[in-house]
Amino acid sequence: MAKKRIYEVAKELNIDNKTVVDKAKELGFDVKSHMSSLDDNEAKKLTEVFSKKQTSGQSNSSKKTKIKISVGAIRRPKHSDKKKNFSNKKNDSKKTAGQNENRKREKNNRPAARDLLKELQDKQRKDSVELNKQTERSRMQYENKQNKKKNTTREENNKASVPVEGAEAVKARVQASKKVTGPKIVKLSPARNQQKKEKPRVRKVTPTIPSAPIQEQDQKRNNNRKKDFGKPGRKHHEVPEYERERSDHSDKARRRRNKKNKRNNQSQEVKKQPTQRKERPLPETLVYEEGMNAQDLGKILHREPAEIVKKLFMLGVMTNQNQSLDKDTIELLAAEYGIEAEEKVHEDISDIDTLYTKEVEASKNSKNQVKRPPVVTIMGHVDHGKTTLLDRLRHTNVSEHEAGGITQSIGAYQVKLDDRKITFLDTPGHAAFSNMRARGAEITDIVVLVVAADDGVMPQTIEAIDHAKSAGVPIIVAVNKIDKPGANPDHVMEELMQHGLVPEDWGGDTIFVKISAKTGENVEDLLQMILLQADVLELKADPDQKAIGTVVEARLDKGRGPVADLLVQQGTLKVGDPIVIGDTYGRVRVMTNDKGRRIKEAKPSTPVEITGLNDVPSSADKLVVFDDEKTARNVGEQRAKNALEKQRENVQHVTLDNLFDTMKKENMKSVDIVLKADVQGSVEALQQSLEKIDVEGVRVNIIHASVGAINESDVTLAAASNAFIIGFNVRPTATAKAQAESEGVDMRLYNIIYKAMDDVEAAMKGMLEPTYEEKVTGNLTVRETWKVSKVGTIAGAFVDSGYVTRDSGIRVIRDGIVKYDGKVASLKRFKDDVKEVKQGFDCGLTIENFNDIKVDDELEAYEMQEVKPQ
Ligand SMILES: Nc1nc2c(ncn2[C@@H]2O[C@H](COP(=O)(O)OP(=O)(O)OP(=O)(O)O)[C@@H](O)[C@H]2O)c(=O)[nH]1
Repeated sequence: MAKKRIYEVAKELNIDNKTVVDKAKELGFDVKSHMSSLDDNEAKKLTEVFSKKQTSGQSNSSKKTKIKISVGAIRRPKHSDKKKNFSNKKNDSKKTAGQNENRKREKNNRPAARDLLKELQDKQRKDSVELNKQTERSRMQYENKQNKKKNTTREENNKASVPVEGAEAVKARVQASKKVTGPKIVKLSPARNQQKKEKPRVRKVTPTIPSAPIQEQDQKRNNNRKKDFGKPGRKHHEVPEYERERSDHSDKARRRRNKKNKRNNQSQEVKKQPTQRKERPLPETLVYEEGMNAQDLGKILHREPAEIVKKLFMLGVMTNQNQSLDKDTIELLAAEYGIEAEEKVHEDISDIDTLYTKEVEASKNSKNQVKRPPVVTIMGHVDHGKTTLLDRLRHTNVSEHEAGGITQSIGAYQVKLDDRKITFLDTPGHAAFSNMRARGAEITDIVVLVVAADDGVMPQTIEAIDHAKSAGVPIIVAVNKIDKPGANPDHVMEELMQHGLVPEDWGGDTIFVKISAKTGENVEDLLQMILLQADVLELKADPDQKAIGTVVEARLDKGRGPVADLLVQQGTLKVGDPIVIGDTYGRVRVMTNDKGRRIKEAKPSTPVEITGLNDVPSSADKLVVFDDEKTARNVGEQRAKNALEKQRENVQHVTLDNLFDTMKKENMKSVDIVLKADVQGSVEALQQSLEKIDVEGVRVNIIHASVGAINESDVTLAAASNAFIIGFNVRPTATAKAQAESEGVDMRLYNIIYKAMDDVEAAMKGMLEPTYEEKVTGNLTVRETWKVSKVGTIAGAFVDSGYVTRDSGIRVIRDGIVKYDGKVASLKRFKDDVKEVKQGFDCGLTIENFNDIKVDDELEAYEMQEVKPQ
């Protein structure tokens, strides 16, 4: 059966393709476009329909043609031109004589054309509405897919997109990108759109990922399309299906939406954040430091600094965000917000005493407390048997129980009785006990007072009682030497009663044990009594907390360096712990117990010997463990520095004023002087003159003499040698001056040799009575000089510090050497004579009888002030 294409039928009937296609569809034929084929019957039927219409004078097709013409005829802005072009283009190839005739007819029949135009417009509007609905549906569908895909990684998308698009698509895009140089926006007219719809594009899906569901592939494709849409080099066929169905204006709307969506996606993260800052609640207490500004306070209060500034403004405090605020203002602000204010207390980590106390307090409140061995000190009068008792305990009880253990002399040791330990401090006597106490080390829990039964209570026995009592440490009396024939323990007990130590047997609360340190009789009873007393005292410690301890003894060992004997008091000290002891620091390198055995950790009340410190600590120094070595080092160094400063403060250096007294007090054989002068000649002359001075056998000893300004090394030398400095026609450098002041080194400056000699001699004789003292009032720098005849050289100088007056003495210093010492002749500001010029101002001055002033010379203004003799 012969088949005809629709466009052939349309050509035969001289009607446009669309009209024929529409009619064919109307008649129920299975057609899609002008290329669709019709069988004979269908073609015949279609021809008949149009023939009928044509014969009746007014065919639909001609109507349509007329409409098209009429669109061009009715000149409407914008659309009219497009439509005209569109119609012209469309009909260019089909212009026939018949059409021209129709056009002429149309001209004569305008009202009918207008009606048809209206009809067409209505239809188009309907189409457009329908199209918009369709577009919206597609968009929704697309966006849903997009949302689902959001979680898949870009990498996956890229991977997926390559096989889906296939090599052909990529190639096409590359070619297109070569052709198109700028962004190409594809506009589809409804008619062309329709055509596209009729001819669905066949896309090859590369079967490389058969496992991927078609839907998923589509979605990935869409993702990539959306990304690339509108970019240069994209071809029309890459436009997604739903987008191709859009009309002109919906296309524009879509682009706008796309653009907006893109923007939205980009700023999604930002937009998710609330645009309005949520006001966080105020803290309960404003913990502040003096000198904080509005910005600092804003951070603490969770408020904008501007708000703080505003609040302060309302309170009458004019400030900006960076201005430091005082304590009162900050507290006022806190009150305004209705919260408490609390000044932050700076914790000085170098204050290890506080850290130590903190740990002691922590252990008291700890739930992990366990029983700890008591720490015992043995006291008593000379020769009453303290050492003998300590030896007896150490050797009898220790070496017997600890087989092979050689008891070390580490300042303390432990003895065991019934599996319980007792720690004995190895330094007997109340002097050591009180010395430790005086330094804040209260490590003794129980005092054993040894009283010889054959000697009774002696002065040091009483002293020991007083020391123990003032420390609040319980006393156990060991009445010793009971083995001796003349021993009378009861007499001792009677005597002790007079000092408040009443035996339990006699109704008191003091434990008395009659022993013989020499024979060892009842020594075990003494130990049992100590343990009993310890139970009464409920001695406990927390082995889990940071270790603290106290140095019992310390020394420098040739091979091992600084060695410290410690008593661990709380916590557990471990090998490797970063520690600070007194002003020293380090890490526990080797830890040895009282038996000389290396141990890895030491529990409370354990005496140990440690190495690993940077210096030798002192006895009674406290041990604190830090978290890291760096902090321990910082703390240790800071403490050593502080200690040195303190030591310097306490050192009374020799000065001319105290020379006589010091000589007498310290029985000095020579007076040490550091000598500095302007030239070698002066140095030698002064040195010889000073060394000739001899006051009652005490001579001057010049420990250092040289040319030049007095520098820091001169001051250091003088400080270390307890000497004072004499400067002749020289000045100290600024740092040397500051150092001398801080270290208390006396520095005397002269410009006459005899004056220097007189002063030193008078000081040595104790006759130095300074009546005047020079006081430097200001320092100036010469910036310019002018030579004026009759006046001389005028110095244009700037007052760097202090002030200069018309009556000041003035010294010209060049390269640290005094060039001239005289008086100010005239002092001016601009052209006016002035009495005084202060720091920060320029002045013009002349010096009496001195004209050799040069630029960069330093001028020292001074006054002579009377000093009352002390
Ligand atoms: N018979 C006897 N003699 C003892 C006893 N205890 C100590 N002695 C002797 O007393 C003397 C002095 O003993 P030390 O232990 O040195 O006395 P101390 O209290 O340590 O003396 P200082 O170290 O000087 O304070 C020594 O000769 C001992 O042998 C004892 O229980 N019985």
